[in-house]
Amino acid sequence: MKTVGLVGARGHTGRELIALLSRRSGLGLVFASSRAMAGETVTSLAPEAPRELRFEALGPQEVAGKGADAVILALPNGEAAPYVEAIERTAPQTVIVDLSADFRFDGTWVYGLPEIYGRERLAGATRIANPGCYATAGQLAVAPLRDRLRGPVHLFGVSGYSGAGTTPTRRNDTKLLEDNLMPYALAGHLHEREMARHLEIDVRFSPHVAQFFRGLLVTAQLEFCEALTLEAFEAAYREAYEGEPLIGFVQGRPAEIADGANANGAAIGGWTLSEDGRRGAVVCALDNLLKGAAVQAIQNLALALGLEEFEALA
Ligand SMILES: NC(=O)C1=CN([C@@H]2O[C@H](COP(=O)(O)OP(=O)(O)OC[C@H]3O[C@@H](n4cnc5c(N)ncnc54)[C@H](OP(=O)(O)O)[C@@H]3O)[C@@H](O)[C@H]2O)C=CC1
Ligand SMILES: CC(=O)N[C@@H](CCC(=O)OP(=O)(O)O)C(=O)O
Repeated sequence: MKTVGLVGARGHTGRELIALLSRRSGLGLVFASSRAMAGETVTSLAPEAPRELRFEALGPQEVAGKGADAVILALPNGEAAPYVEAIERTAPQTVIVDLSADFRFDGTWVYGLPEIYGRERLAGATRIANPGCYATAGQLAVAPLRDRLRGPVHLFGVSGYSGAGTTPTRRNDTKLLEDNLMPYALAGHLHEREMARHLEIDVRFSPHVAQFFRGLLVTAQLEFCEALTLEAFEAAYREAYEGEPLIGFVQGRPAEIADGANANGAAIGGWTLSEDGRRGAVVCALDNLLKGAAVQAIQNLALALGLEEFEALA
């Protein structure tokens, strides 16, 4: 049994991680940090949690001192560094999976999107940066054709408001979101930069948030160097993701929010071509809290620790 600590456990992704960890035979949650819920039983938030566990308000040094085999950081962006530094000092062999964006642009960390960037670098890794939710969907929607593209790819994204976390903002204000669709960060969104860096292509990303809680989709508009047939367009995805248990295909229509929400994997579909075959569109839907965050973190952790990647996921 490998021991796992969870920092930021009260959050939307933390809640999902507790449930996923409870279904893993080789991983045991041994501490869960939350300032707001310190002292309360973890089962009060997540019934699947180990019954004896209580939330603790743990600072960086206390987290490092716990000596867990792995620590998952599920903190807001900008908060991870003190925990990483404390672990580097006290227990550098600890596997860290960071769900925030803080280390996704740091080449000394492994960027964990196994279906695209492979599993070799994740085996035995101790520093893993977990991709963002839109970034996961957008990269899954583009990667199979990234060497056949002309010009920037245009990605339109819609996410449920759980994507904005539990800290109140306009983007998770259900009153403002009622009967509404909220565009935001329409140039230079962090995920735009993240996808451009890892796919090594030019990306234009337009995120929106809606009044449903979870799930997201990204519609990709692609221009090709050479015209494609519809068969070739679709075949590129089926070949790229052949044998991937968490990548499913929708036939006869574009993927929709309902195809991804609450699912562990991603759903891809809606391959559409312009008349001349020089432009195409495709949609990827997933759950921002699952394949967009917690499921992917568990995949990455399992690969780092040499455990079965898809136990209780596929
Ligand atoms: N939500 C999503 O769809 C996705 C989120 N992510 C990323 O994952 C991370 C977690 O996301 P999410 O669960 O939504 O975030 P939340 O805001 O829901 O949860 C983060 C938790 O961290 C704790 N926290 C906040 N600030 C601090 C701090 N300064 N020190 C210690 N603890 C703190 C809070 O709990 P308490 O106050 O009780 O300590 C809070 O509940 C973020 O970096 C996010 O960007 C990635 C992919 C998808
Ligand atoms: C609706 C909403 O606010 N969504 C978030 C997605 C956050 C996420 O995926 O996490 P990272 O910031 O760690 O990448 C956003 O667009 O910033």
